[in-house]
Amino acid sequence: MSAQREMKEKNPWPVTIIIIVIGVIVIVALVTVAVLQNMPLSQKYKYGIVLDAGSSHTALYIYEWPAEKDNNTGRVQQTHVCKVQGPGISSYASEPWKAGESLMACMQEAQQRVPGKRHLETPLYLGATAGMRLLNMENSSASDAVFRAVERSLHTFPFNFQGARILSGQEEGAFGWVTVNYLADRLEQGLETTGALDLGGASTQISFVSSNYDGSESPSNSVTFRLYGNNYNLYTNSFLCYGKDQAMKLLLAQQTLLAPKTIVDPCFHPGYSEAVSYSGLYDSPCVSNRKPQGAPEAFNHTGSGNFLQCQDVVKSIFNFTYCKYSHCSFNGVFQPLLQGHFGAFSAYYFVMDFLNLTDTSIPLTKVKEVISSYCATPWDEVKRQHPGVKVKYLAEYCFAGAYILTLLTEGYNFTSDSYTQIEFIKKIKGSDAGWTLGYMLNLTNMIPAEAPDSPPLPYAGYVSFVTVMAVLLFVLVIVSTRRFWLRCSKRPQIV
Ligand SMILES: Nc1ccn([C@@H]2O[C@H](COP(=O)(O)OP(=O)(O)O)[C@@H](O)[C@H]2O)c(=O)n1
Ligand SMILES: [Ca+2]
Repeated sequence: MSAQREMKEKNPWPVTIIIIVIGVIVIVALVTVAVLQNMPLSQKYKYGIVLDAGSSHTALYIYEWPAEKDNNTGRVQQTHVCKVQGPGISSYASEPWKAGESLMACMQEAQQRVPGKRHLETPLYLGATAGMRLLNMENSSASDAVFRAVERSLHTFPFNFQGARILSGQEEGAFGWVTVNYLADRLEQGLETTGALDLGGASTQISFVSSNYDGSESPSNSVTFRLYGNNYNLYTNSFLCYGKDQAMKLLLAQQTLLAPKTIVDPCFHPGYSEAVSYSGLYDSPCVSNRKPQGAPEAFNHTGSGNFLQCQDVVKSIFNFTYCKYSHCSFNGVFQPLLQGHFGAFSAYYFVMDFLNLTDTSIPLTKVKEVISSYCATPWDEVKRQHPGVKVKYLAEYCFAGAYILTLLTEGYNFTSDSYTQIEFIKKIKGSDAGWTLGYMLNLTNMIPAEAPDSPPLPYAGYVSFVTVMAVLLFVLVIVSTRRFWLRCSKRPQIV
């Protein structure tokens, strides 16, 4: 009887089970608290809005990023784009109020898209590019009136309006480069950067980092950045009047030096014929000083669709004869040696996409053949083959293709080898390539100069570590307890 009682008293199991249960509860509680306490906060978003007031059209972009993580690269992304109906704001010089009016529909859309409780804190920017640069040169009071009208409209919305202004060509080029490299996560990781090629309607930009360029040879082309702890010495240049639409004016001006009534343009399809008014053509500061004396009202713009001749006329709008630097692109502008990959966007993409030439592994000789065959196609047939495409764009793709090729190879000195380093892009990871994102990131200080401190372990690693350690500790306690009880039960009885 007494031996049985003794056995019962020495049986360690009830106590062990209690310890195990308490231990499991403690571990679960510990791990849960540790995990929940350090869990990334729920995904609330902040927003930013940028209006890109380009020469040909305006677009409104909405960006969002997780509210708690402003500084993380690749975190800001485009959630919506709204294309403003009608032409660019610079086209409203004679009736500025219409420029403000034109933005209302997209702004109302933005009001719907951004959650109401974020409206007051959401920054809103309008940046105007080469169309307004030209208007400002030509008629600064008209450009001021357009800005007043636009600001009046934007102030009527509940966002945190930060102003409307003209970007310099340098800013436009540099922010396009920031956008491309931010979206591709090349900045935070300190990877070799990608150059940016932006073809607009009124200006075109080239921006890249070249290891043999320190900025001293032509300081006005140099922009320095310190981003995530890395220094970048960026070369950038913007060519005003060398956007696709103004370059076409340069081309037409070249062919109307003697005020003809008809021109046969090799960059337009055979059978193409359109009346063009002299005053309309020469209204831009890019060509206004070249208007021929005694020009009639209009000329008949016809096409012959001859690519080789087209290339010759296109070449004649570039000046390659003088260069006071070690290397130049064209018009006496300094350019260091090309280096690395390039992303080409905006009209580069639209044109090359239409011509099925976005694949840059296609040899340049073949690219020329494709454009040449498009140029030679009769105008009626072109219209029949592409019923869904705007006739104005359709007519210009022959010129635009020849222009892009000449700009890249003769202007910027891309060779058949380095051409393969270009990628024609529209979007990167869902966000449009362009200057707007880089502009907003810069103005909101969202790219830190120094690399942000990061926790030694990622969250998943932290959770696994806490769990494994807790389980190990628990096993250790159980084993020690078992050994303690076993030792107690084996101790000789003192009678
Ligand atoms: N679907 C489209 C849209 C725009 N584009 C062209 O892309 C260019 C955009 O230029 P932009 O309005 O941004 O002008 P900038 O102020 O940047 O010089 C214009 O030449 C448009 O005609 C195009 O070729 N296809
Ligand atoms: Ca643009």
